[in-house]
Amino acid sequence: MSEPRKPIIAGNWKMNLNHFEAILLVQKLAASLTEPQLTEVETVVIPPFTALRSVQTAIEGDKLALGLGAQDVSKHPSGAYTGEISGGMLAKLNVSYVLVGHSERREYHDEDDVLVNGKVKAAFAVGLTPILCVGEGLVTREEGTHVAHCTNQVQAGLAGVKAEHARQVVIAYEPVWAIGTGKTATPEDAQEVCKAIRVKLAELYDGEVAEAVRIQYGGSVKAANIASIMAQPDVDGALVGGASLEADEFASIVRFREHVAR
Ligand SMILES: O=C(CO)COP(=O)(O)O
Repeated sequence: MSEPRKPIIAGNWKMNLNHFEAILLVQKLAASLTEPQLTEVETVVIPPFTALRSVQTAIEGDKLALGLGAQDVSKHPSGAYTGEISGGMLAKLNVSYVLVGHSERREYHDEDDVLVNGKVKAAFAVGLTPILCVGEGLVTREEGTHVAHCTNQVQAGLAGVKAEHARQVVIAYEPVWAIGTGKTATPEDAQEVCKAIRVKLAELYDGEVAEAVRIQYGGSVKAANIASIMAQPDVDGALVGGASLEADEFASIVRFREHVAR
């Protein structure tokens, strides 16, 4: 029997909060959650680069059971790449996770599957865990090709990644039409794609890798809908945008086990 997958709830703060505001949010969040709540469900905050150092200091200073993630990583290890941030720099800040291929980077920064794959490899090369983001736009959803679209993105993102690394990856399924729109995919929609991703992982690697990988849902997650999303067998967590900027709301999402699924 494989180990049960530990739920992982991550707050992607996107381009919000300066480093002072970031510390305040982390302190409020820590005050709203007990240590067992924070460890039972792996809880990760993903601030902008400029707040990483302050948030890391707050987490370590107060010994908070919070994980730290970054929103992007360069595919290059170091050198003359103005504006880029390397995986090594992030690892030195005790960052554990890095978002790769978020739909906002694919859409507004022209990131394609080849670049996303380079970033996944750059993350693993320095011991960071990539959160590989996949998801379809509205047109693809309406055409009914969303499952193949997402599983193809997973395959491309993991091209050339060995099983020992692939089993550690976190995959975030975020339908683009549900991000920041208030439109959440139904729990069944989330399950359909998350399950197909697991089947694809079994094809690409094996059943053991497929069972180990944690798959998150993202897109207008809030306290009111988290329980029914987490009740799906192939959904192991959530990647939360807007609602992660409010300490009480995000804390309530982390405490999803106390909610009744609707
Ligand atoms: O993109 C997201 C998280 O990465 C989802 O954002 P919202 O929760 O604001 O819809």
